[in-house]
Amino acid sequence: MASFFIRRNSNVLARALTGNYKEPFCPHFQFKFECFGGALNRVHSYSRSSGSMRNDITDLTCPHTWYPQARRKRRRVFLHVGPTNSGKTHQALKQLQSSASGIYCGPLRLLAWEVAKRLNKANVPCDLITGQEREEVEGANHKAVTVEMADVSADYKCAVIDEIQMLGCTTRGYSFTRALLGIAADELHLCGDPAAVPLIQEILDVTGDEIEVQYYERLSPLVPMKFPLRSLSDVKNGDCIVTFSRRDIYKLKKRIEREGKHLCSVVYGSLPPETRTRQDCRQACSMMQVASWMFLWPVMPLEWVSI
Ligand SMILES: Nc1ncnc2c1ncn2[C@@H]1O[C@H](COP(=O)(O)OP(=O)(O)OP(=O)(O)O)[C@@H](O)[C@H]1O
Repeated sequence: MASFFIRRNSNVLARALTGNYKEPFCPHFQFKFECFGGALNRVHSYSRSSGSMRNDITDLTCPHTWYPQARRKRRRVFLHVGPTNSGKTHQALKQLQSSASGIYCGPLRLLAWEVAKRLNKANVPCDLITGQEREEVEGANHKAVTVEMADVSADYKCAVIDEIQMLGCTTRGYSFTRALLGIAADELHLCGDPAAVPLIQEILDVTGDEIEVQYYERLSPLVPMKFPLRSLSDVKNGDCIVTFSRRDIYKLKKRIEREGKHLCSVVYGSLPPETRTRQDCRQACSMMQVASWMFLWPVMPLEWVSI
């Protein structure tokens, strides 16, 4: 957007920057430029004005210094890495559960919802905070949140950031970086893909936190079938079928149920968490969109089926 604006107005901008912007000049642009210039001046003078203000807030090169509360701690960071379904999050959640206070940050509402449910069930009162809902539990010192909702002004004994490799995500990576740099916790558990280790180590070199990497192995094998499934009548109890669209999910469900041997559960991205967990996963067969297949292993230990 900014580059488009600058490209479209480069001549005008050049004149404006050299102070020669009085004549043929679009009033709309002039107004914007003056506002922008005014704002910059205000920010700059603000950043230079106060003796107590140590950071220049126009300097974006040292984001770790934006979180003094986290920097005052020497955090113990545990990096749990391994393939999916290897128990990384399970291990981190055990630490969270046994801590006096804590926060779980995940990329999805369903994950936050599952963690809140797990902690509350274990008599550890836990709030659920996502972009859509805020469920506060009396006496809670724990929070399960979607990563954008992480509170970096509070102090925690333990924090978990799940799917930390999403630091590299072009649209949501900033929230993971903010949580990684900003959460003020004595113990910080990061769960994710081993590919993220070098980047995280580099970031944490700057913050001066203590880091320990723990590698995990897959708990149950993921084995593709040697032969394609020839007919839907060969679908067995406990199988899971992954499709590419919601329409296909319902089409296949209908076809399988028409055979009369099985009932199907249905899971896909936009189903609310409550509805997803209400789906009876012990039924013959479950289906979900590829976009949501990451939920396959945590919730359903099913045999893999390819068509
Ligand atoms: N030691 C364990 N005892 C009992 N259940 C476990 C144990 N470790 C993992 N599980 C269960 O196995 C499932 C997968 O574990 P978990 O979610 O921790 O894996 P993960 O490696 O974090 O996977 P992902 O990368 O997909 O998030 C969960 O249902 C979890 O409760």
